[in-house]
Amino acid sequence: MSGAASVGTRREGAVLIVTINRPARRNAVDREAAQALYDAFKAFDADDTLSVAILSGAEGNFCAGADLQAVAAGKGNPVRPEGDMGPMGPTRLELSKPVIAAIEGYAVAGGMELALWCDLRVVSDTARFGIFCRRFGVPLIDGGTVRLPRLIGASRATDLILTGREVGPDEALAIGLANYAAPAGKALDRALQLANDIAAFPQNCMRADRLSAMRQWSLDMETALKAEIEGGLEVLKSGETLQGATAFTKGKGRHGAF
Ligand SMILES: C/C=C/C(=O)SCCNC(=O)CCNC(=O)[C@H](O)C(C)(C)COP(=O)(O)OP(=O)(O)OC[C@H]1O[C@@H](n2cnc3c(N)ncnc32)[C@H](O)[C@@H]1OP(=O)(O)O
Repeated sequence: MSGAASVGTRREGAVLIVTINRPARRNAVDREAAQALYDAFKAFDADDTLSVAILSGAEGNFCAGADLQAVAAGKGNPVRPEGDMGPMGPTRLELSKPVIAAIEGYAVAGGMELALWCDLRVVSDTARFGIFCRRFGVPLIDGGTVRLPRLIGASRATDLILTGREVGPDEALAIGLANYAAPAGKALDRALQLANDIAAFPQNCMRADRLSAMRQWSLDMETALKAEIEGGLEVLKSGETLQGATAFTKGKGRHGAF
């Protein structure tokens, strides 16, 4: 592991693993950790040798949200409406590449918002989500009220936001809050497998489709369809499509061209 003590980074081929490392506080994120998370994902996006990132937490928990001990001491995470840094760090960054959350244990409050910011969520048997900050008067300011209804629908999101109740892995999978299941202790392994599969695809095409899918949330239909074809044209121009189609005609497998 390299990087600041509260956040570690490790490479595995084209995959970057980012780990929140404050286990004594259930990986709650203070100012330093928020900055380190933001810096790690900015660097990931700028590094052409990396294709997919994984966000995880040390020692059996994903993240217990913002560091409430720091908040109580008047040293809470900066809250700035402008710019692309959220109080938890990267939650307002629009990356050009996907991030997968590998979730063991608690992913609550701001920790749940970090998970919602990720493209996909792998949950182990121990995973627990919840808007636990409901109890402490801390608002959702890392995208939770925006992303949760879009991911699981308004009715379910309203329930979770109003009640702050705990959600286990079975329910998370059933309502689309999580995408993949893993046995306890194996979320990172499953996320790594998934990341390697995604990293093996033609990258221009995958990134263009991902970005178009993400952006349609905020666009009207006509603008979204125009943006989709503009992004697709760039992929066609890159030569990736011709390379893939040629590989197909030569009987190569789905990853054969790359
Ligand atoms: C925009 C973002 C907003 C926010 O995120 S606001 C923060 C909201 N966070 C929460 O509401 C979660 C608060 N934490 C909890 O509810 C519980 O913890 C857990 C359910 C996550 C875990 O429970 P258990 O496994 O029983 O552990 P434990 O004994 O409560 O905690 C172990 C140590 O971790 C510290 N800790 C846990 N969460 C936080 C936190 N969010 N900020 C600072 N410290 C935290 C505790 O205080 C304690 O520490 P010690 O061992 O010194 O007593």
